[in-house]
Amino acid sequence: MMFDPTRDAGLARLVAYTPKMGRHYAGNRNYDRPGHDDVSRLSPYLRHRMVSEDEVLRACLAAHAPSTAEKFIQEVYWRTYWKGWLEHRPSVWTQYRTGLDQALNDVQTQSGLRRAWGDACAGATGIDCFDHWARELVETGYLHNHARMWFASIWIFTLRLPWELGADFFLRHLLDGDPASNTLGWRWVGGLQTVGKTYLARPDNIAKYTDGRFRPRDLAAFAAPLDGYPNPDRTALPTSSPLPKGNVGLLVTEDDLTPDWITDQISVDGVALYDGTAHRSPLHLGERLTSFMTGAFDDTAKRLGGATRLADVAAVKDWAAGFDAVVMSYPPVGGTADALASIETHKLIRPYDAKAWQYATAGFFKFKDKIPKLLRAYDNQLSLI
Ligand SMILES: Cc1cc2nc3c(=O)[nH]c(=O)nc-3n(C[C@H](O)[C@H](O)[C@H](O)COP(=O)(O)OP(=O)(O)OC[C@H]3O[C@@H](n4cnc5c(N)ncnc54)[C@H](O)[C@@H]3O)c2cc1C
Repeated sequence: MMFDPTRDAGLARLVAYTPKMGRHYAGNRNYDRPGHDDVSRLSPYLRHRMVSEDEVLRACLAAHAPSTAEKFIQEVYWRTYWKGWLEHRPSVWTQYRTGLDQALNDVQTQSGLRRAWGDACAGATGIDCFDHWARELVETGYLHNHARMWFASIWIFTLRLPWELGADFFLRHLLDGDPASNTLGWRWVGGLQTVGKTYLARPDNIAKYTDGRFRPRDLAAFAAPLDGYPNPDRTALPTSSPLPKGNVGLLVTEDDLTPDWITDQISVDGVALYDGTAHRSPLHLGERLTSFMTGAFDDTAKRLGGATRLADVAAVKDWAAGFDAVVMSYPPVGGTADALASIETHKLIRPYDAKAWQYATAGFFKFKDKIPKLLRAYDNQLSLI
């Protein structure tokens, strides 16, 4: 299974999958089947906004009634919800990174942990489904949602490895590796996100949804919630900066590789690309991921008609100094936002995010009630960007 790192490839996948967004998705989305044709596999494109949620929702609603495509639409909004939830509580990302540093220190000093972690990442645990998914992740940069849930559950409750090491393994290899969906997905499995509620991988569930390819034995039979910090109080959401004046540079990062919605509002005097993917992990990233991102940035440069490539944060600072102001798409909570924190920029939030994030205050079910209201913007196919 290959992911061509271009916007055109993402749009082609969107066109090809649109007929399946209704009943087909609802009936088949939980099956982890070779090739993964039953799900959209749009996430690497959505994660980097090579294709936007807005484009996906418009295509979906042009082909299906909202009621028929309800499940698919809800899944698209899960990404939005997780991002909004983390924007309300950015310290959860910082806690994850602190916990990861601690776990990586423990790996250095505890040889048993180091061996178990190495075996899990190499797909050498002896649990056939888990080993299959570990290798699939490294080889393709993708895992089905159900496989991510089973994998995280086995990692935490059967192998009893620190969850932060598993989340980091995902972020080093997933082409869609996302600070919000990943951190909060792992926390959800471990019982930290929805307090007291864990996800237990069950052999009969794995057998059913892998069409009998796997029926693991000796998985943990109980999943006691992990100890952790309580969810922090909400902080204020970020707001969009005003449009800058004067000589303006546009900075593009991997968080938004289609910045046309910014250049539609303001003319810029220079464009630069900064690939902050390496900030996803303190360790080296997998080859599939780095080559996908190199291709995605090449494609972006081509689409923008050329751009300066900036190798590191110092280069971003030097480049920014040549303008009166720098404008960029708001970088959501995560490694790139952390890395660029000391550089003054005008950060514009996509209207799609601004409209939805305000509702990501508590659980998804409360957020879900707002989806019909958010979808009303599409009644006359108005773009939210
Ligand atoms: C432990 C764990 C870690 C995860 N880590 C990531 C991650 O790093 N990056 C990431 O993008 N997703 C992550 N997910 C969510 C989900 O697994 C993927 O978004 C989905 O599998 C992508 O495949 P798809 O595009 O074929 O999805 P489809 O089923 O076709 O869904 C369509 C779109 O809806 C969104 N979506 C679907 N399910 C979810 C979900 N559960 N949470 C958030 N958005 C969803 C995605 O944008 C996806 O492209 C994680 C889930 C778990 C349980």
